[in-house]
Formats: sequence, structure tokens, C-alpha cells
Amino acid sequence: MGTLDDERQYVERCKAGLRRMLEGARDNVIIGETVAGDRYSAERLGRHLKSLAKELSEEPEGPPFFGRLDFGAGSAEHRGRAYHIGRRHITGEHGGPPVVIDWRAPVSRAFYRASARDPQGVAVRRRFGWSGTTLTSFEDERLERGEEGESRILAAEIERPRVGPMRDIVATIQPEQDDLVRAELDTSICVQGAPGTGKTAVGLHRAAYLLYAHRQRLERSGVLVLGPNRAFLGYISAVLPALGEVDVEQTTLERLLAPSTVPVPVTAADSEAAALVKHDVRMAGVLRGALYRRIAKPVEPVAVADGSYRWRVPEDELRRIVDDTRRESLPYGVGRERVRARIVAAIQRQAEARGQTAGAAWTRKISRAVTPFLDAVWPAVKPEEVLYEVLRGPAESPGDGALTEAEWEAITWARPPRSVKSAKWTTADLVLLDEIAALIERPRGYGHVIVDEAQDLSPMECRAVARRAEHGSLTVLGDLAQGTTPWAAASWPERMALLGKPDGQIIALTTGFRVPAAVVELANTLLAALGTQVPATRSYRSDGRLRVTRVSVLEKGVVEAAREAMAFEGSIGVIAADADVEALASALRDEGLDAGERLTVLPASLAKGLEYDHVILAEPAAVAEAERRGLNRLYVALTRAVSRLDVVHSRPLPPQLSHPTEAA
Ligand SMILES: Nc1ncnc2c1ncn2[C@@H]1O[C@H](COP(=O)(O)OP(=O)(O)OP(=O)(O)O)[C@@H](O)[C@H]1O
Repeated sequence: MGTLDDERQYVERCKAGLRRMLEGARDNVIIGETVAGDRYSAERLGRHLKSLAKELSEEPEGPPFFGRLDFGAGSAEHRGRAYHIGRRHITGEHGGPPVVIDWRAPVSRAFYRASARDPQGVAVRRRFGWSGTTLTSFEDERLERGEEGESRILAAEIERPRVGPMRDIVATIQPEQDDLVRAELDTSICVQGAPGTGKTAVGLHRAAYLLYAHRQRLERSGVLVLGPNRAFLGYISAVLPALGEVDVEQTTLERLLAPSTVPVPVTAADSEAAALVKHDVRMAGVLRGALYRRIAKPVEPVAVADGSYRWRVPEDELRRIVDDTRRESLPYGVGRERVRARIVAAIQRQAEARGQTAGAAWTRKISRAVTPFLDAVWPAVKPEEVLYEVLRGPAESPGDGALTEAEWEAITWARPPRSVKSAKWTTADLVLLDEIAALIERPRGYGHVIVDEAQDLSPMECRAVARRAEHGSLTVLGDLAQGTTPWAAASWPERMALLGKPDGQIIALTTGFRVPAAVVELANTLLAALGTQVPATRSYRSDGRLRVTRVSVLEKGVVEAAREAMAFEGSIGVIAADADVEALASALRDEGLDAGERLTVLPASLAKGLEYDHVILAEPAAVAEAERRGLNRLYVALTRAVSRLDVVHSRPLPPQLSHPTEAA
């Protein structure tokens, strides 16, 4: 079974294996550069090998493995074998079996799933403890003998003070999480989970798993991760590269849509009333109507001069062509070209009937000549031209009845810009422009899309995501209780339908790995007021501290709390209503408690998805009052702490939040 010394020697074998892989990769780069098939494949191969070599050489030297499985008599396939399991596969000596198996390989699954009740052939599961790159300990569970216990190494990992960006959880993925990580590629799933149940972690590990299990398919089609904002993306961006996956596109919906719609950044803002209408799913019908209204009935024949002859396609034939094409429900841009092709074909038939042969050059010439007709009946159009028309307001009658007069009024420009070019667009407009762009030409799709904080997506945003996953699958992550947008989801089945996957499975995660039990208890007192039905959760963490302090001057109280927090290890987040941030930041600065590596002052509106070891939540009442769904925002802010939460308030706590010291 191996002592600690044996295992340390094994670490050396792993290091040697990694060196061999690196040398091999470098040699291959040279070979790849000289063995050129065609230039394209040589370049591709070269790039691939270079990135492998680069990845291997730049990889931070972390522990080469975190676990080991020894299979016993109960396993037909692996009986008597032992495997070390790590973040990446490490090849063995002389073409022998690998010294470390990738955590995503089928055999590694038992590491996460085996239990005393269902040992899955595993005699012993070993977990390793590391201090940096030094192997310090291990723990064994003799599963075939029915031994299984709370792991200290697991508990230490979960309770470790947080610093810096998010880390991977490969060593400690829990069985209910593993189920989701390894769900089939073709299955779309929706994960409802309370704060800190590991939704984000699961989503990122699922991306890594899918790329491993379906590399070829997904390298072609791509994997996309969508997060709520840049701060969040910065926080999660290191996880996938640490797992060896560098080709996953991680972005926000706004950044994904902007380049394909308007090349300029968003410079205008909507009123809440306007945004509500623009994000409503009925806008899809309004936009479709506005686009297709551009198609006109042919009112004269097409006449094309060809040398001394003039070809004619009569009006009724043209009408038939336009009507037939419309019925085919093609994208608008494809429809236009289809009409062109059909007119050219009609002329070609006439030419052939006269004994003329139609070569490629002739066809091109006729195609071009048909353009003025096309421009009249099926004009080429840009998305912004269509939206410009819509936002100038309905011409005579208020559209097709999809919106009420008041709704039209809300979205109509008070002072319409003079031209499309001078129009200023809002973030909601980006979504509308994307909808129109997709009606004109189908957007690029992905093999798999992972959407985090999906409860905040509007119906129109859901459609934008759905389009990108039309031929792929989705992992939807969210928490109905953390919905803070005016259009936040009230139910998952409805959202999954809008996301184009009505049959997606909805699964709940119920164990929290971030927030200590005492803090969860306080946050949960808000749930009743949030009006959402979410499953109860249990916190894995019984440690941690909650302190609620009433002070007379908020800034002073926060400074005091921050000073005390500095005595502990780990990151500190001061979370406040957006309007209070500046004053608090300057008070902290004045006291020499500068925001830096350890301490961050952040507005409640940006706290979603993030976590800090120690959170100081300033004036909950101000957070709750700042917006319509302020209590949901407060729930988010209350659930960011890993070890300690300090609630500092000068005004009474919101009545929906019940805390014993307040009641007393
Ligand atoms: N199996 C696990 N082992 C160790 N740590 C874990 C595990 N699962 C989750 N965590 C940790 O718990 C914390 C919360 O995870 P994560 O951010 O993924 O939760 P979430 O459900 O997305 O939370 P929120 O709803 O607040 O955004 C992270 O620090 C994560 O690394």
C-alpha cells in the first residue's frame, strides 16, 4: 500500500514523467515544423504542439496527484491495480502505463463516487495532503471493509481561508457535483443551488470534463462560458487554465453580443420602464414584424438588358417567387439570395429555350442586374436600421398589437436621432440588435454553453443564448433567490423553455461549501420575504463567525471592523450599497486601510458570484432600499463570506432580516 516515503518517491517519478513529456513536446515542435504537409496543417500542428510545450513548461509546479485508488477483488476490470489521480495525465516510463491518470478519465470516477455502501471495486481510497509542492500526509478509507469517514483533508480544503481568485476543486468534488460535471454532452441541465453550493465550480469543471471526453467535437464547435460581469470573469478566469483548458471562451453576454451588433460601445441607458419592455419576449414578434415589413409586393416585371435582348420575368411569377421564399422561413438574408437565384434561374430557362448557353460569367452578370429589383422588394438591411425604425415609434397604428400604447411610449425615443449613425444604443438594444441580426443571418453556435447566474437573464437574453446553443447543449446555473434584475426568473422550467431546452433536467445542489452555518441561518431569514421557492440547504461548515454590530457612525464602524479583520489571514471584502462605496473607501484610505491585495471595497451590485474570507457588510438597510429587488441583493451580499461576516449598521436592520440581537 505504500508509506509516505514511498509516495514521496512516487512524486519524483511523476516529476521525471513531466520532464519527459516536456522534452517530447519540444522535440515534436521541431518535427512538426519540418514535416510540413500543406502549410495550413503544418501551422495548425505546430501551434498545437507549441501550446502543449508552452503549457507544460509554464504550468505552475503543483502537486502532481491528489488521490489514489487501489482496486480490490470486487473489481473485474482493475483488480489488484493502483492508480494515482491528478489534474493531468502523466505518461509512464518506456511507453508503460501512465504514472498519473487524469481526473476526468472513466476510472477516476470511482474516486468521487465510491462509498462504503457502494465501493465500486475500490479497496482503498487515499487522499493526499500537500503543503505547496511537498507531500505531507495521506488518509485512507478502506471502502471494501466498510470504512468511510469525514475526511480531514477534505474539510481543510473547504475551510481554507480564501485569497485571490477562484481555484479548482478537482481534489474534492462531491458525489452530487460529480453527477453534474460528468452529465452527458447531449443533455442540457439546469442547476438550482443556494449560495456557495458550488454551481460555478461545477460549471467550470463540466467544461473541462466535456472537453476531455469529447475533445474533437468540441474543439470544432467550441465551448462558451457566460458570466454576469467582468469582476466575476476575472475571479473565475484562472480555473480552466489551471485544469489545462485554455481554449474556452469566457465572457459576458454584453461583450459577446456587442461586436456582432454595433461596433461602438453602449453609450445610452434605458429607463426601467423601457428596459422592461425591451427585455420582454413580445419584442421578438415586434422585431420580426418590423424586419419582414420591408419585403414589398412586386409591382412591375423584372427587365434585364442582355446585349440587344431584354429578358423579362413577369410580375405574377415574381410574386410567386417572393411568396414561396417567404413561406420557407429562411433567415432574411438567405431569403434575399434565394429570390435572386430563382429570378436568375427563370431568366436562364428563357435563355436556354432560345438556344443560348448560360456560362458562369453570364450568370454573374444577370445576378448583378437583378439587384435593383431585389432592393425594391427584398432589400438588404442592417439590424440597426430595423431597430432605428422601431424605436422611432410606430408609424400610424401602434404596430401589430403586440405592445400596448404605453409600452410603445416607453421604448420610443423622446428625441429620435437624426440618422442610424447618430443613434446611441443601450445594453437592452444590443439584445434587440442581436435578435434582428439572427433573423437576417443565423449566428455562430457552440457545442456547449455554460451560463452562470442565469436567474438574471431576461427572456430576450435567453433567446440570444438559445440561438448559440441551438445545435449544442446547455449548462444553466443559478439561484432563484439571488435574482436581482427586474425580469429575474421565477421558475426554471419557464426559463429552460426560453433557453430552447424545455426538456433540460432541473437539479438542485443542497450542500453549501462557502457560507458558515450561522451566516446561512441569518441569510435564510430573508428567504420568506423573497417570495421564491428554493430547496433548503445545509452548510458543510459549522465553523465561521457572524457578528452584528450597531454603531453610531457607519464609516467609523466599518473602519474599526476592517482594522480587526486585518488580524486574520485571507481576503476582506467590504460590501455596501453602491451609493455608499465612495465614502467608505475614502474613510478606509484615510485610516491607512487602503484597498489593495487583501481588502476590496465593492458595491453590492458587483458582489454576485464572488467570495471573500471576511466580509464586512455595511448598512444592510441601504442595500435593501437601493433598488426594487434590494432584498434579493441583500441576500447575495450576506452570502459572500467564507469564514467571518461582520454586519455593521447605524440604522435599524431591514425588518425582513431577523437577528436575535435586534429582536432583543
Ligand atoms: N467540492 C468542493 N470542494 C471544495 N470546495 C468547494 C467544493 N464545492 C464548492 N467549493 C467551494 O465553495 C465556494 C463556493 O462555490 P461556488 O462559487 O462555485 O458556488 P456558487 O453556488 O456558484 O455560489 P453563488 O450562488 O454564491 O455564486 C468556492 O470557494 C468553491 O471553491
